[in-house]
Amino acid sequence: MSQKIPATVITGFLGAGKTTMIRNLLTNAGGKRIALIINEFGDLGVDGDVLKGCGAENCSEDDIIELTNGCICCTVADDFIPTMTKLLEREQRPDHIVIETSGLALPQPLVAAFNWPDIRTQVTVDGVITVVDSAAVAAGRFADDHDAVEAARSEDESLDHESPIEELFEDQLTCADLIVLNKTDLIDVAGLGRVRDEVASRTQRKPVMIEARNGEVPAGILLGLGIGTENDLANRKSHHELEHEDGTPHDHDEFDSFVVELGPIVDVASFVGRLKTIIAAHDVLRLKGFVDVSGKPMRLQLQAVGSRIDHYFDRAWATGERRATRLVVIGLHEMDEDAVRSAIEALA
Ligand SMILES: Nc1nc2c(ncn2[C@@H]2O[C@H](COP(=O)(O)OP(=O)(O)OP(=O)(O)O)[C@@H](O)[C@H]2O)c(=O)[nH]1
Repeated sequence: MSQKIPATVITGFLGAGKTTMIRNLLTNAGGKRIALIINEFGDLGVDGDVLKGCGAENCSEDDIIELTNGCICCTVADDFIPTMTKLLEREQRPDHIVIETSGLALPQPLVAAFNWPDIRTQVTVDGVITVVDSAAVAAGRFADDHDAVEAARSEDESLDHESPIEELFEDQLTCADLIVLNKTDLIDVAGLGRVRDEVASRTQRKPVMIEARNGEVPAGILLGLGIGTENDLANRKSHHELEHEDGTPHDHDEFDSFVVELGPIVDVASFVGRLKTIIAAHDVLRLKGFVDVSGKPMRLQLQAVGSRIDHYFDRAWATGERRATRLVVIGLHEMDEDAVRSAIEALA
């Protein structure tokens, strides 16, 4: 058997900049032939669309595989393993495999899948890279609901959880071989120092931390870590694994997502402004998708992380393509879906 193919797992909370970093990686990976497995929370396939659109020669559309049946950590046996097996049966095998997890995925069960007999002999985890939204950390987004959690706990003593966001953030850090503190353009040097300290305090392990803006990290740093992470899972247990040593499966019941479809938008600035208000009023964690702007031949891509919204025309609507405004909304389970849906629908 030839050498094992290295696989890099890229994880990080919703909107941290995983897709942006991978897009950048594909354009500077030299001659390496990369296969990409991407998984996102929500039914719109935005990440796949963005990455397929980047036209990198070393990663054709065929090399980009989307896993859409839920978070990759929950569908390992039914989805991930068969996908890997098929990929490894290809005549032209990739030099490197990159896996983007959904922003809500636990990396641990995914890494454990690399110990499955059929996979273990052929692939090894080169490293787990966790992307962090430094601005979100600085704003306290991973630590801000202590009071609410304590209140819930005092009402129900059986609650053994920290806030689900905080717990997931820590699980993703604890599994990391390399942490990328991204979005450094949005905070100052002192703020970045505090973010480093906060991130370091969230894991017992001491992974290397580097800084980045727009996910711009040389491929030589991201690929070739050579860790073999699947052999070191005992040191990276998630909160769930520590609390349920009996193997009770985890779930993502704390989070919900839905797609809203609406008609064409006439005034983008006003649309974005009102969307910001809705996001803030309902604590929407992530919103992304495409907008049909009246009279424009181009499609508008819209990306909201908390109430920060980026938007730009990414490509022309194709001939025969149905023009529509479609947005995926992700929030905590208690988010009022009907209220958010009708508020957004009223914007068209
Ligand atoms: N200002 C700033 N924005 C960034 C940076 N990196 C990414 N973004 C923006 O953040 C938004 C989310 O980036 P993505 O790359 O889609 O994040 P993601 O982690 O793939 O998101 P999910 O797959 O939904 O979890 C986009 O609007 C990006 O343009 C950065 O370094 N600085």
